[in-house]
Amino acid sequence: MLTELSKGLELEDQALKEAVGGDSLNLNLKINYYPPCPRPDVALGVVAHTDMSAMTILVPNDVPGLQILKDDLWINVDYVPNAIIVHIGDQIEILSNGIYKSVLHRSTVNKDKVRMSWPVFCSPPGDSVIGPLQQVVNEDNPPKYKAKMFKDYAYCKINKLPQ
Ligand SMILES: O=C(O)CCC(=O)C(=O)O
Ligand SMILES: [Fe+2]
Repeated sequence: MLTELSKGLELEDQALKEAVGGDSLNLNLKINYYPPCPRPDVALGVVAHTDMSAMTILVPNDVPGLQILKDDLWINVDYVPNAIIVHIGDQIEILSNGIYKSVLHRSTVNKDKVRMSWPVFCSPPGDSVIGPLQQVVNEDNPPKYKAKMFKDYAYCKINKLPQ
């Protein structure tokens, strides 16, 4: 996937993989458990956010609930048996200088059924410096993001500090 995303930026095949740490990419599995909720009309499972990872690979159970924001509308992500869901995260947005967008998403809850999801966050090592790749910036497209270590980005995101 990173090869194809690199090609989409007209970069060498390995460019994004190397930028996110190559074989040192960190994979963190989180398990989300959303119990049935009597008022799904007023509650959310996870509030709207983007993932701070480079990419997220998510396996849901068969209870739909994930939504993504597209053209200012919340779109339901259908459950497709045996399919995985892949999110672009903040680090790919930064490396591409905003050409790829970190997807804004949230999850709803179900009145009767337990919903579960298993996202794997694929993130650079903490001391990797992530900023717009020099090949995608020029005079007409100046860097839109600061370059900083991933661990500092994560600290600011978790603590809701400006980046
Ligand atoms: O449960 C889901 O489908 C999404 C969960 C999520 O966005 C997250 O854990 O970051
Ligand atoms: Fe997420």
